[in-house]
Amino acid sequence: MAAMSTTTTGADARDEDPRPGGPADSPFVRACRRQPGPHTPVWFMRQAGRSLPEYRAIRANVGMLESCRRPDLVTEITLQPVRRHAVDAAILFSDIVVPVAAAGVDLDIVPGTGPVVAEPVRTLTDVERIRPITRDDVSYVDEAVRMLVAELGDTPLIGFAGAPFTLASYLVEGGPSRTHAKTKALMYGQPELWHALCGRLAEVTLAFLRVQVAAGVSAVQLFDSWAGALSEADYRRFVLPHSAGVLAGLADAGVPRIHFGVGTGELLTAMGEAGADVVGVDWRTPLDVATGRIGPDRAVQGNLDPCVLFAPWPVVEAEVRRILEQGRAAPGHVFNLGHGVLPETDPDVLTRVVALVHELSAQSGDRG
Ligand SMILES: Cc1c2[nH]c(c1CCC(=O)O)Cc1[nH]c(c(CCC(=O)O)c1C)Cc1[nH]c(c(CCC(=O)O)c1C)Cc1[nH]c(c(C)c1CCC(=O)O)C2
Repeated sequence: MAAMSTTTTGADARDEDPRPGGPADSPFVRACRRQPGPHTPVWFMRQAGRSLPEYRAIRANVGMLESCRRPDLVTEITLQPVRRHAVDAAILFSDIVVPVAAAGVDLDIVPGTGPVVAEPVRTLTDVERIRPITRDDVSYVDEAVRMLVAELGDTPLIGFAGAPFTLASYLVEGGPSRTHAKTKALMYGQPELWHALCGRLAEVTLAFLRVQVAAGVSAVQLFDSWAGALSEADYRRFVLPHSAGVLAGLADAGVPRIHFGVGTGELLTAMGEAGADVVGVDWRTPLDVATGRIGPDRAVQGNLDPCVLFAPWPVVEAEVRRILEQGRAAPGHVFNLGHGVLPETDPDVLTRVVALVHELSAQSGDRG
């Protein structure tokens, strides 16, 4: 089962000859590659986390960053939603700030708040203090991925990282921000410093993703969660080149690349151009409209509003049907939420959604 776990198979081997039924031939990877499959695959952003009582139990006395650095905990937490919901993919339990901390930035993840940075980035000296990382700086992630690939068998594991803009926002603001005002002030006022910062973050992100690919992940997702705060022109000028650099650096990795942000309806064309195989879409843009903007050569992922999971089941069911129907306009569709699972979500509803997506998409036969 763990045949691929320790290999660093090149692009050609993975592209041309996936083991039949193995993770590279799974419904999830096939949909990412715009190939037909037995059903529409489904997983949920933030599926590993606070909506699960078994997660809360394991995290009771362990800090967030510490839990991300313990391969045994990472493995267990990553597997919990796979066991419970029978999703088509696992996503590595980690956080977007893990590689930044490994690069020497003093930060913590504060419960209920998110990442908090001790000394926000203001100068070129601050940027230069963000060290390039190697496998040894994140050996716990390498180990966790290898353990997970062995445990998961035919279920693909998604690796991930934060994109330069979203990481830069935490580093410049010092924590979560609604307006990204300090970030934008630096971007507009000191464009050279901005590009130096994003260039360094792109390097760290690419190195981090390459460690995950070498350890055996079947796909990667680049989260640019807060890119939707930008106009398309500013996105193209200040952000796209850096994200495109990360995605291009993975072109020979042989695994599909997913690129996701929130509130990115106006950016979908540009985000597609950044070079991903799959573009994540939030709930604001119907998938057929999104496909019109992204074009026929990329798959889409999404896009159930996470708040719909609090509605009565018939409403959930109607929304799942609508999204599957609109997803048929795309050359490949991975069912997901439009953003992460909210902590108050009833996990049983997630399990029912997985079963419904599988049942409806297998019946319609359009993917198989
Ligand atoms: C912006 C961002 C972050 N982290 C992440 C993003 C991009 C995705 C998104 O847009 O949601 C990515 C992330 N963070 C986490 C995962 C795990 C894998 C998964 O299940 O998707 C992933 C993919 C664990 C986590 N990351 C965090 C938690 C909660 C910490 C805890 O359990 O105490 C988890 C499970 C903390 C975190 N980390 C971050 C925030 C804003 C927060 C606070 C959120 C909260 O407290 O509800 C930064």
